[in-house]
Amino acid sequence: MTSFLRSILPGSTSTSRSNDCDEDYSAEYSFAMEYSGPPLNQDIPQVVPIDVRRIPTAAVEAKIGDENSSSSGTLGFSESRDDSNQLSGSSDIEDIDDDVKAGVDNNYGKLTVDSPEISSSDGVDLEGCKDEAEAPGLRIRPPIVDFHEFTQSGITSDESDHDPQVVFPERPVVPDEVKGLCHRCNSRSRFSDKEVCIVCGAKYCSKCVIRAMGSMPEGRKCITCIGYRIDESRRGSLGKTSRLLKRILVDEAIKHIMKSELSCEVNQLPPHLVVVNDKPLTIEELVSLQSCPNPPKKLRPGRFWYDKVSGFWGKVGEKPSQIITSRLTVGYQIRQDASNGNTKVLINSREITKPELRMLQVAGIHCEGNPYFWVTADGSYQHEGMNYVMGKLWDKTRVKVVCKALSLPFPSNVSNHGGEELASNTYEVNLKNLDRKTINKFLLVGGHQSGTSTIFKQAKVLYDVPFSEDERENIKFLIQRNLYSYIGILLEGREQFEEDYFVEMRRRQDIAQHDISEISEEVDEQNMYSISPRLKAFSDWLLQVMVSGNLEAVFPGATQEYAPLVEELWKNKTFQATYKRRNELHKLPQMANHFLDRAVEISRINYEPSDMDILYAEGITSSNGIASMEFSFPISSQDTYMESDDQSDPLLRYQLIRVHENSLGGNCKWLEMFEDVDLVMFCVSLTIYDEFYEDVTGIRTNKMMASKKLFEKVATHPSFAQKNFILILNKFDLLEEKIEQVPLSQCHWFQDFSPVISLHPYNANSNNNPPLAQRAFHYVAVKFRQLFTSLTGRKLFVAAVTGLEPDSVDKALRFGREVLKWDEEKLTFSMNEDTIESIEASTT
Ligand SMILES: Nc1nc2c(ncn2[C@@H]2O[C@H](COP(=O)(O)OP(=O)(O)OP(=O)(O)O)[C@@H](O)[C@H]2O)c(=O)[nH]1
Ligand SMILES: [Mg+2]
Repeated sequence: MTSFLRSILPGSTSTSRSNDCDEDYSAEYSFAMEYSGPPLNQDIPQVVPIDVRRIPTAAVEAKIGDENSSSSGTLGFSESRDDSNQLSGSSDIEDIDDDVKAGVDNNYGKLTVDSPEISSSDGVDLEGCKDEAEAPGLRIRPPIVDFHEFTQSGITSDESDHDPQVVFPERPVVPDEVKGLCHRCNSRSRFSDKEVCIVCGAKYCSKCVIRAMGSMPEGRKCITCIGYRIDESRRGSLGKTSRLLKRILVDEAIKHIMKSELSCEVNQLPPHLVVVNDKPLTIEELVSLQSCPNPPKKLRPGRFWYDKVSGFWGKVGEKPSQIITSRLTVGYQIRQDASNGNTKVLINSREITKPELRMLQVAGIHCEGNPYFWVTADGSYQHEGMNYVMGKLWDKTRVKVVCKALSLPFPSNVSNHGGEELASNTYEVNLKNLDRKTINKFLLVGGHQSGTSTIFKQAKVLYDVPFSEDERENIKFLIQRNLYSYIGILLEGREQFEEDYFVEMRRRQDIAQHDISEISEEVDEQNMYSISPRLKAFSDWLLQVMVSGNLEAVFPGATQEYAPLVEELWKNKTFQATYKRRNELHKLPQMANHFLDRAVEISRINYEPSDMDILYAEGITSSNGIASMEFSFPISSQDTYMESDDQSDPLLRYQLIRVHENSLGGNCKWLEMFEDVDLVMFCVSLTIYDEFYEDVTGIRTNKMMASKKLFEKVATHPSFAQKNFILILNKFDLLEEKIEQVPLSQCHWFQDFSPVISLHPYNANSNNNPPLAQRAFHYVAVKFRQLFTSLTGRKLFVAAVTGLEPDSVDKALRFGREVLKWDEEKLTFSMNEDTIESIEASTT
């Protein structure tokens, strides 16, 4: 074997192996070694590219041999092989020639060129061809083509609008009769990797793939499929290498194969299969579409709608998926029902969908009276027929957030709003777009105070997604406003402590039967909770503002004005005495300490929140309840489930969308806008089992029961009928404290939780007797899981999380990724209870 071949075939040796499939790969490549014709494209061995449109495809392999033999005369598998299945070159070729003839005889198609002469000395390994030819339903047939003269750019000169001709022939897909069977050697291994032909779908094991596919000049195709169009359902996998190839070839060779797969002409999208506004595209239109500054991503055959004015682009019957360059001359007029909208609101003559309507509402655009809008590429909108621009959609920050969350397109910076077009005559595929992977979407939703915003912010910090200037500014104001509410709670507490003090003194006084006047003097002297009139005035004012619910209206505007008072308050002994007793103030959230400790600094006008401050702040933004971020998982040692291939793939992108309960609308009707998410993460706080809220009619409801109700609504929402669900049981740290004081059975749904607690110190923390919080968590998880299964018939995944701990959130989100991966691979992964239990255990 040449050193070159050694370099591209990792671990290849010349040791012969026992069976047919175990042969050294060098045999497969020997034809390349002995080839001495014109230089091949790249450094790797390959079949010489030929114009497959000019010859019957069945003879492609033979043609390869033909051309090569004219240069060297020795092309072929020259190494002697003790392969009993090896067909002699001549008999193979005869077989195929017969097939071609049969194809012609049977009138399979119109053939306008003759088969090239095939010499019996052509030693190309046609074993694959033989297999293919003999496979049921796979008789090789000549292409249904006329052979035109092709221009340099690869476009036929007489291609016309009305002639949606099949330029490259199609080939029937191999029926996947027996799963896991290698198409060539018939060896069966259900779970071992296989390489799939992008044309016929035949699968090959690692031992057969090189023989069956040769040097892959058009990517991963059986040799007999070269020159045929790819199976469109496999377009998404073009250019994406596989584990199997990574195992058997070196990087350079893989790169070359992937590049050919993406860029060779026969693999390009057939224009007439792309229908825009009811009109099949011509090749020129497809070129102009794909080479415009902002082309449709991952364009596949299908029916699309295109709004030429705004640049909105989408699949027929669906909401817009992208904003492409406007004013392209493709397709007819857009139809009103193009996106199947039912809102009675029109944008550029198209009835918009509900998510779009929601986006307009968030943008503050009034949609009462079913208006017709005219929206241009730069986002300027106006009522149809009126010469007055009301504003610009894309300038509103809120719109960007909402678009992300509702999976609506938002113009990218690179898009050309003016609609200018770059002239291009090349039929080049935008490799970058083809290479881009889809985003996996996680929807994070939960009841009040469940911790969704904490988890969302934690994810931002974890995955290095910076908080934008706007977010920082918003959160800064939020923190400052919250600070005043915490101070208000302390001041209210101070009043209470002062009152308690008087009551206590009076009680003692009564007991001692002392003179009243004497006592009050004594009390005044000793009451450490009394404050100066100046601070008392501030306290009264603040409490009044809080009671009237106007805190938001006053702060952060008044922050600067009151900052000196906060400083004064902090130095005040009375206030400090109250602060020491803050644990008795139940209204004060636990997180308040984080800010109160630095109250003076935070109340200053030039305060800049740190990431920790942002994490601990209550809320994400002060405005709407939808937040969205995109991220990738960095490689992590905690990544216990994933294979190394996936860990290092930076293209795997995820989107985390957090929605507040308040934004879901009555009966969670807005949930339907998230129908395209891949995973729903429902968040429940583990600490609410003994907490109640009172509605306006005075009816008390247990918060856990309220969460359960919300969970039922989300789980049974029609938009999520087939979605994966993870239950995030959050605030595990707080449960550990609380469960020791308050029994879980405070919530009547958990009445039958009665763990036997071992008092023996040795047993207390053993595996057989896990801590109480752990058992409570498992119990709650089982309750929700049973509920979910009874409602949906599906499995619920559960994770215990402490939102304030980065590792915990990281694990939960990686668990989400893993759930999606299981789903994707459709493994027959019957997760038994033990498996789930162990996952839960590892997430706690
Ligand atoms: N100790 C502890 N506190 C948490 C945890 N998760 C969230 N919190 C706190 O619980 C409070 C509520 O959390 P949020 O993230 O604001 O909850 P939410 O889902 O956004 O709910 P709303 O505040 O109603 O919007 C905040 O004060 C958080 O800091 C946790 O795991 N442990
Ligand atoms: Mg919150």
